[in-house]
Amino acid sequence: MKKLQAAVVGGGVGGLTAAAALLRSGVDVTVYEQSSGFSRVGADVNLTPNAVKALDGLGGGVGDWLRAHGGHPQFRLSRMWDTGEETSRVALGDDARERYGAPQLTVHRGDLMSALERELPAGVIELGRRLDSIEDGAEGVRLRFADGSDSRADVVIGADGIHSRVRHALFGPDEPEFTGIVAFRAVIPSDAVAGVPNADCFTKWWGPDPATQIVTFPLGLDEVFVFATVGQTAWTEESWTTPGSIDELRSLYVDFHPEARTLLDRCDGVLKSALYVRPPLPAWSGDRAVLLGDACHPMTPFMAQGAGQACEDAVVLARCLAEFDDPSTAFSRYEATRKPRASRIQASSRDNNWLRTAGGGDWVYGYDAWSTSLDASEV
Ligand SMILES: Cc1cc2nc3c(=O)[nH]c(=O)nc-3n(C[C@H](O)[C@H](O)[C@H](O)COP(=O)(O)OP(=O)(O)OC[C@H]3O[C@@H](n4cnc5c(N)ncnc54)[C@H](O)[C@@H]3O)c2cc1C
Repeated sequence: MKKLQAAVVGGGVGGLTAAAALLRSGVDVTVYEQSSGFSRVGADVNLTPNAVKALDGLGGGVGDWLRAHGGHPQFRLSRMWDTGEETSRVALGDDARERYGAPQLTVHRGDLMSALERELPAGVIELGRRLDSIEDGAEGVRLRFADGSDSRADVVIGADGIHSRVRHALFGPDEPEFTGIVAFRAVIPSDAVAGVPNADCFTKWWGPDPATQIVTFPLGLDEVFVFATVGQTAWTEESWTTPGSIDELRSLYVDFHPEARTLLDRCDGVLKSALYVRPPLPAWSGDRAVLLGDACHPMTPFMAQGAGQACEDAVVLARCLAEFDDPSTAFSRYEATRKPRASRIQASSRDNNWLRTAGGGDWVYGYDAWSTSLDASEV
């Protein structure tokens, strides 16, 4: 039987995971990525056990690589911004491994991308291919690119992020909404934080209002990641690479507990980006095209689950395409499997901080829901 030919649009975490999973399922894959190359931009990925299990499901070397090179935070701490009071402490490390069947790991996004790229044979990723539109025809789907070129596939997988062209083709134009919140991101060499209390933990400092918080955790083996958010409507630029001001970062959190400020003091550079979201989509697919990751459920970083959800989507979608000959049946099964969980986490990423400061308690859905396992029976 002729192999199914899938075009994956977008070579981010979700697209590369999908490509690796589809190849294992016997699908022919080409990834079309708009950038001309991958670079190690200053950003984190926190992989909760469910995401680690999804990546283990690729069966290649990614799981082993993650365990050897990822950061292993020992505890997840919630602390109050002013008093420093610890409002919760959850053991990660061996406890998470025993409880959920996989550890929680933290890696630099660029390093995870490189590990995923190593899973793919040469030629699978085509760089510099920016999708413009897709058209359904008798011979499958025709993909048209911004440079005037085109190609064909049996199915199109839109892993092209929050500004997805595939989503646009399926459901018409709509624009992401600015949350009114900006995020600062900094990566500090571990040597520079030697002796700082809890630098080896995943620590969330709840701020005085829903938008304001600081999160810190070890990133891989040699770095510590600092992620700080604040309400700010004047800055609307969305970027992984635009520098922010270190003085602004320090001044915004000047009233935070000294232990939180210590890490800010050790940063010598910072990136700044506005955070955008979209409301939930009622459907994620058409007859021959389907969405995954941020293309269908972009979320705020407050649950640290966006990349993890993209990995889960990718693995489940590949299993469904392997199981059902008819792509639209596979897409329906994929949606039925993934939508309840991804939608709940998307909603939670929006509400979590708001409910916390409105007196809703610590972490609205708690760690169990945060780390629900990716069960094979879900497919
Ligand atoms: C500040 C911040 C911190 C975060 N921290 C975490 C975290 O700790 N843990 C976590 O799980 N998630 C986190 N997230 C969320 C996470 O980054 C996203 O959910 C995740 O990147 C989504 O992956 P994706 O593959 O769906 O999309 P993306 O990573 O956005 O990848 C989309 C890809 O598609 C390409 N593309 C776009 N348009 C086209 C086109 N027309 N043609 C071809 N290619 C195209 C892009 O160049 C890109 O490579 C964070 C997000 C932010 C903003």
